[in-house]
Amino acid sequence: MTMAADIPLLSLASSPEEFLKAMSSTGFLHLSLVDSPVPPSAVRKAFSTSSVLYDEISLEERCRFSRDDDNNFNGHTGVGSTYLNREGGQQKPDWKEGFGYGRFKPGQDWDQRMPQRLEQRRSEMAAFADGCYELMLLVLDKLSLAFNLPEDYFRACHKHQGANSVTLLNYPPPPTGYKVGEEDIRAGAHKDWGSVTLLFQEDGGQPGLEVFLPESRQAQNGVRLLADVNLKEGKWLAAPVIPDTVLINLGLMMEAWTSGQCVATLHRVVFPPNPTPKSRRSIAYFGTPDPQVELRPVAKGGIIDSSKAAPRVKEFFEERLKRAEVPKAERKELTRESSLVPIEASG
Ligand SMILES: O=C(O)CCC(=O)C(=O)O
Ligand SMILES: [Fe+2]
Repeated sequence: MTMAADIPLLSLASSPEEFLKAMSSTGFLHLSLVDSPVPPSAVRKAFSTSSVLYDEISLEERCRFSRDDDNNFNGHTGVGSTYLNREGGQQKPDWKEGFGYGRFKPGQDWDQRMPQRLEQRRSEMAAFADGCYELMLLVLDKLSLAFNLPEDYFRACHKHQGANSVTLLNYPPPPTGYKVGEEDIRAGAHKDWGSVTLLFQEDGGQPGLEVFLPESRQAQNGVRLLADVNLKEGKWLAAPVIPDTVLINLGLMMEAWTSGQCVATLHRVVFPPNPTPKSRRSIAYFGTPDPQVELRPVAKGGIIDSSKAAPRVKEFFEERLKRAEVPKAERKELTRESSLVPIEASG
């Protein structure tokens, strides 16, 4: 199919080989949403929910639904609470807010507590998560076929829908009069952790997502973010926003699972060169295999390496979280609209 810069544009009619080619080179692809389980109209509705959350509900109220207080890791994370590139020495926290929803324990329902205005949209939000889950499974089927595995090989390891989640992302503009410096970043360079991520960019919204294209790459299969990447050798590619498509990329678990053949690509979100007083919005769907799945490396030809013990998803996730989580006491989380002020670099 056609190319948009270095990120190919595919559809669900594209072949498994085309999916694998994209996922083992750039590690990102644009997928047409026409005739998919997440039609463009569903994405527009999801962005309108995001607008209710971030434009009509106050920051103070959003903060009352903190991820820290939710058993399932759903809920709000404020500007200043995360450093996505902590391992790379990120000095200032991500200038980003998120609201995660959709996770629940096996055998239970999604019963997350939400602000009243979102409560009114609960079924619509659930329908969006359902569509994303279906779409992710279709992408996994393509990868299974590309590896000459049974078509449902990866799908069958994603039976528990509650392991996956939607995150409504909001990147507020920099404070008035504040000059964005080199250390300021909306989302620090990172790789996603799970299997498949769907990343919806807002039609006509602010760009800012950049994908790192290294000059060369060594297969790796661990939890480390920057183990195989030398940021001095390669280039950052600005991902274009293409209407009615979703960006698809893979996380570290998929890289480990495919013996490094599929790549979890480093990406980040930067401020525009001339910041406008508008927020940037995006929506991510983070796919994660079932917690007990063993990430036994598979290779092309359908060969599964059972010679060594493979980490389980649960262990992999916990190890990753340990490296990323910032203790609450160390966070510079902004919890009041009036405190959206520049954040000092940590010393
Ligand atoms: O907002 C975006 O476009 C990227 C977000 C992202 O990479 C993430 O949340 O993992
Ligand atoms: Fe990401």
